[in-house]
Amino acid sequence: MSKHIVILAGDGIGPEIMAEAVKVLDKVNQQFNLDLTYSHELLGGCAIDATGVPLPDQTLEAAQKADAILLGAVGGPKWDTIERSIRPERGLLKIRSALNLFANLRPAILYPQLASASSLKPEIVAGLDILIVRELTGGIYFGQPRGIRTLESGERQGYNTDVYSESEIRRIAHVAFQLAMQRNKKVLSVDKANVLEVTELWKEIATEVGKEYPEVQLSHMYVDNCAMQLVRAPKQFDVIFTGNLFGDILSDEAAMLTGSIGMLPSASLDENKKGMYEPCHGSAPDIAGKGIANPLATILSVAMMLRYTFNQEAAAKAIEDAVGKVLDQGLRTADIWTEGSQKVGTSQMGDAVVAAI
Ligand SMILES: NC(=O)C1=CN([C@@H]2O[C@H](COP(=O)(O)OP(=O)(O)OC[C@H]3O[C@@H](n4cnc5c(N)ncnc54)[C@H](O)[C@@H]3O)[C@@H](O)[C@H]2O)C=CC1
Ligand SMILES: CC(C)CC(=O)C(=O)O
Ligand SMILES: [Mg+2]
Repeated sequence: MSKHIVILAGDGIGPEIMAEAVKVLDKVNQQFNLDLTYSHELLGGCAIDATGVPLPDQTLEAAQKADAILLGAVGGPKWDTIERSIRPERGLLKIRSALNLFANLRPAILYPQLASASSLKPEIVAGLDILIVRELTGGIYFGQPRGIRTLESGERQGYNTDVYSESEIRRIAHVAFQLAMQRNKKVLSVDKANVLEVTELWKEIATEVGKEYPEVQLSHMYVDNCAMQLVRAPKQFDVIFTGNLFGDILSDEAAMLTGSIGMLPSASLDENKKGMYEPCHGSAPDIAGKGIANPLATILSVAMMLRYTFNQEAAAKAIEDAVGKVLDQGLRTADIWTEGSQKVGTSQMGDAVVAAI
């Protein structure tokens, strides 16, 4: 029976990178007889322009019915000053929450060909393979109350609430430990338990769940130290398990270890492995429309979709191998370009991956 994918290209470089991901999807769909169908819907700034809201009902309904969702990126300066509750990023948070996509997997893997593109010394990053497991539907991005209020003094005050319940921590902890069992059996739980009660509970529940996985070595680290260790000695880590805000920040930092944020894919999964797949980066307004964005994070997100939602390991692997082959050929978008390699644009990179599958 055919499976359906809803495609949300979004804003900025979103449509540019998505065009390349769809080329790759077309190729594997045909080559591996996957019987995948897809349709396009609006999310983010483009949806605001067309309908007045960042997540139209039609998009949400289509996403709910779909087997998987592929997203580009949303947001941009055009929508940064509109009423906060209907900004593009709120549409993204809303779809994550509505679909219960609580488990965000962000693998930071260094392709050996890109060791010299990393901002760190090659020996620090060679062989890097980290998986960040970020809680995605709770924490300070969703906590109430939130807002900007005016105090009696007339001064304005911004406030947010960081909140996690035991059950929210427990279910994502199980995801982290189960994934660690398939990897190097190490989980690092990242918190700020020396200051924040919400992460004191995080640490406590991580420890409790860890007892159910005696083969997995659990350790704990404060987030400030983790940020430092990621650039000092990143290969000490296997699975990094953390909340929504810390995971957002640490994954951008980890992206640079792999050469560029344009290399980092992600999967956001619910309890049943239905997922939304997207690059970790944003809509990159500074390079949008120039045809220079790196489409590989989105293409690698397609591979994650085939692996996690559709159980099509061979097709997923074919995409990942094809990315390796184009890097072997010396093709590089501007963000990963180094002396001696061949600079290509977004669509040339996509075409090269398709040709290598
Ligand atoms: N998942 C999403 O849709 C996300 C959306 N955003 C939104 O995106 C907009 C821009 O946010 P920024 O903080 O600038 O983050 P960003 O990730 O869009 O860009 C940060 C830097 O990385 C570069 N970059 C990002 N993706 C790239 C790619 N594929 N190839 C080459 N270079 C790439 C950009 O040119 C920029 O210099 C904002 O409106 C933000 O809210 C930000 C993060 C995630
Ligand atoms: C709107 C933001 C929460 C998106 C983001 O930065 C991310 O998920 O990495
Ligand atoms: Mg982010």
